[in-house]
Amino acid sequence: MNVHYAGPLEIGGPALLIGAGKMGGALLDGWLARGLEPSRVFVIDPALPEPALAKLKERGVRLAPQPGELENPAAIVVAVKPQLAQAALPAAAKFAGPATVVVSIMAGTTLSTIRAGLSEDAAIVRAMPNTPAAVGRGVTGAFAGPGVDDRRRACAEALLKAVGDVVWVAEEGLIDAVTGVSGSGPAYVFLLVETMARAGVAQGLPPDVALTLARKTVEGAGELMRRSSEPPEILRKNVTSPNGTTAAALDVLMATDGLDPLMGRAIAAAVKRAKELAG
Ligand SMILES: NC(=O)C1=CN([C@@H]2O[C@H](COP(=O)(O)OP(=O)(O)OC[C@H]3O[C@@H](n4cnc5c(N)ncnc54)[C@H](OP(=O)(O)O)[C@@H]3O)[C@@H](O)[C@H]2O)C=CC1
Ligand SMILES: O=C(O)[C@@H]1CCC=N1
Repeated sequence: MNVHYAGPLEIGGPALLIGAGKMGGALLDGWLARGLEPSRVFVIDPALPEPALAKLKERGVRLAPQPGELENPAAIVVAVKPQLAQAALPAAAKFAGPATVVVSIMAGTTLSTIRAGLSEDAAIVRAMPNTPAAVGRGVTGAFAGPGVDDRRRACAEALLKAVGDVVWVAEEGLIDAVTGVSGSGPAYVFLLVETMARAGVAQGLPPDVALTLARKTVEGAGELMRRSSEPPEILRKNVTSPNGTTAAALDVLMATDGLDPLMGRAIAAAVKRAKELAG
């Protein structure tokens, strides 16, 4: 799946971002990079540090809108921590209009919680992006709640596609599984690099050499997978000579107590935590 753009990003009305931290900021960067008109982008984030505020002003983004200044936005993206949803949703409620789609990227926070903070008939998309969005290479899983018509869905999708691919899921509960696999997933990959580097040091490599080898291996394998039409299983088999070194390592990783059950437990823990965050 590749992202194609025929022209500048246009969503048919202004956009309001509530929370311009790591993920909200990455989304905002993607929108501006894709040509969304900065004067039609509003940001609410009360405690942004001065350099970040200055950068937003310099780019022409509008901060802390007052009622009257922003009416019936096409989209409101809520990107605060789940624990701060109750503090942030009143701002979304204040600005949402009849044409608005509210896109929440808050892990765990359910449609029913968001609706309670907005209105019962609010059109809400729950979305779960990931941090490679910062380089336009994210993947987002999204679920469209009741009242999200084709126009609103297209608007949400356009904003999310500005930072990578979008996959829609058919049930709200699956967003927790998306969170466990791809929302949190980049951290597992970075940990893999750290772990490989530590194992390399244990085998006698200097730490900087081990880290370079581990990091470049994951970067290169990711790029190979991206460019190849082969599934990961074939790419793995391409590395594995019969009775060779890779086979010896995979015997450990693919043992009954190897990576499968470990990753299964890790992702199940992430999904469980997402459900706990729902309250
Ligand atoms: N990081 C990730 O990999 C991913 C995160 N998410 C979700 O994205 C959301 C944000 O996460 P992340 O970007 O990491 O967090 P950050 O803390 O980096 O960003 C949240 C931002 O919202 C600001 N904020 C706090 N309260 C309010 C408020 N009432 N109104 C407006 N802005 C407010 C915060 O300010 P301050 O720092 O001053 O509190 C901060 O700048 C979370 O719900 C998370 O579940 C989803 C996918 C991936
Ligand atoms: O760790 C978290 O809760 C968030 C959601 C997915 C990635 N970061």
